[in-house]
Amino acid sequence: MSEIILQAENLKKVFVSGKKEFTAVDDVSFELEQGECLGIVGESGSGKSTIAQMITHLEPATEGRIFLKEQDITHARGKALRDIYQDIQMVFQMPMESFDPRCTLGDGIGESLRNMGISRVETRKRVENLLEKCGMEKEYADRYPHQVSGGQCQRAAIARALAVGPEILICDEATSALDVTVQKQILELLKELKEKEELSFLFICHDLALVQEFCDRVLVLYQGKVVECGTPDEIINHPKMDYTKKLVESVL
Ligand SMILES: Nc1ncnc2c1ncn2[C@@H]1O[C@H](COP(=O)(O)OP(=O)(O)OP(=O)(O)O)[C@@H](O)[C@H]1O
Repeated sequence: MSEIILQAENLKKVFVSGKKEFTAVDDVSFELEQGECLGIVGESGSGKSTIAQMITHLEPATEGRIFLKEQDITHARGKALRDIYQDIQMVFQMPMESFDPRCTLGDGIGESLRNMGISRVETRKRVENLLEKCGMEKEYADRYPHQVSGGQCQRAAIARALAVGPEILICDEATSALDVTVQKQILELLKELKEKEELSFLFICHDLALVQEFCDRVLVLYQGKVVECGTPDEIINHPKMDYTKKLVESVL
């Protein structure tokens, strides 16, 4: 068995607004093995993005613990948190929105490298390599986000995520805003990176066909809880729970 790279233990998220409380994630536990791709599926509002946000500390967990390579990172701050971002990076649904429209893609991709004190010349070299790794010509470094297609912008967003050499990529509906052909191309790129860069993935996606193609295991969420976990074949072709059956019927 491979090493466990990421572990969530009894994660819970309660959002409080005034006197109202809403439990978005309830007692969610999972393990991600090195080199594995774990899919997270469930209807809209089931808590998928909130899990990703807790893992990446964009939202604090109300309860539970998160371990990165056996280290408890649940309450990491400051330098410890910056170190986590060397290991875990995210790719979001709307690539255009995640780049500053006033900066070139090259500036965006190289930002974290510059922040690490890497020289302008070396950063440029690495940015060009990253773009090429993600299937784009190096000249795209000088383009602005509005000067590229959605698919190219998502490739640039993946290049930016890879800049710090992460071990885990969390893709939150990373292909959902793209048309079907481009979705396939991005999925091919992610597959290639999984092999070549030995990346592990949390793959949040409502498209079960893509999940089936890319993931090794799948968690099914319903109202913040894990209702089923198995291989894509088990989940899609032999679902045990009624909710999973309905989910599969509704999207396939
Ligand atoms: N900051 C917040 N404050 C209050 N409620 C929130 C907040 N963020 C998310 N929620 C609620 O938590 C629930 C889970 O949201 P989440 O975005 O995790 O779902 P999801 O499964 O990713 O949905 P989708 O597929 O539509 O993106 C939703 O009911 C949402 O309205």
